[in-house]
Amino acid sequence: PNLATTFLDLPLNNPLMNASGVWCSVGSQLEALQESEAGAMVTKSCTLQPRDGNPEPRYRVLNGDKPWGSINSMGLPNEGFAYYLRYTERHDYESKPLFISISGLTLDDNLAMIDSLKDAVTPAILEINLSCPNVPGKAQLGYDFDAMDTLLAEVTSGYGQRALGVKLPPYFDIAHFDEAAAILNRYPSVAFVTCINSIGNALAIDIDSESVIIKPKDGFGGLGGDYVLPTALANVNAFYRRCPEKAIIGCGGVKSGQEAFMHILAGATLVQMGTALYEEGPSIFGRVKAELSEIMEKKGYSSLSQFHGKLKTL
Ligand SMILES: C=Cc1c(C(=O)O)[nH]c(=O)[nH]c1=O
Repeated sequence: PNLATTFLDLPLNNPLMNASGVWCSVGSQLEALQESEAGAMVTKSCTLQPRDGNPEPRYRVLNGDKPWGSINSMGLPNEGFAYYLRYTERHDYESKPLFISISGLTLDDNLAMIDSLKDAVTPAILEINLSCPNVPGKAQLGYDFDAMDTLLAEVTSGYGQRALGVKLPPYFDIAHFDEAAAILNRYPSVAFVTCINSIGNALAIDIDSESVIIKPKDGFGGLGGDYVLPTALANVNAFYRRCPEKAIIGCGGVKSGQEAFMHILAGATLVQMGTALYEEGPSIFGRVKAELSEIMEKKGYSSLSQFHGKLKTL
């Protein structure tokens, strides 16, 4: 089977990449992703200035009985926009496409970063994060439809109608899928949608210590891993059905070829891994590639296009 695909007319060896925020904050991690078998990669969402983020412990893997996953309240720690812009200048674009994720604390910060990016004329693809759940005092843009609309109007014109994408939070109501998609469809230069970010503000409890397990926000944090797979698949398919002109990047609950196959069947062109990558490291890309290839072999598929978006209903 051939795992090759294209995204915004760029060729990829395979559809797998990291989720923004995981294994992509500093140079050594970015170089490891560059060397890995990932088909593409994305940088940690950045703010205009560097940030330390929230106090630790701020990430924990939840590996009690099934299901398995993670909770995080990192608080947007990052090296600052200039650091990641410099990385876009030294990335090897022959080996794999690079996405740069921005998550400005204000609209002006987002516009300032976008202006620099536009002037840099870099091949890096912009993914705007509308869904960070862990910055105290900052509501998620993805859950404020008016603010999201205003941001997209400013950002798409600021970026000169160049192709860009958005990272969305999970939605849980059909009316919200409808409303969010209607806004996105008004911006043709929003060429892709990445669904989903972590399920925000979950609470993990340790019964021995009778305590929460992460320090920030009284233990409230974004959920990842097995817990979020059905919600991730629903959001991928909901936006795939509603945004026929846009590509969907699937993120959430992928830890093997099985879930990667499900995301592609649901409509994802590329598939991101967060929690599983955090726990296993960049060797995961070779493993999941092989597993996806084996599933395709068994089903008689020789290319991704033969099952991409072909989820059946009853
Ligand atoms: C960019 C901040 C995010 C963070 C964070 O830095 O806390 N965690 C997430 O699960 N998703 C985010 O989008």
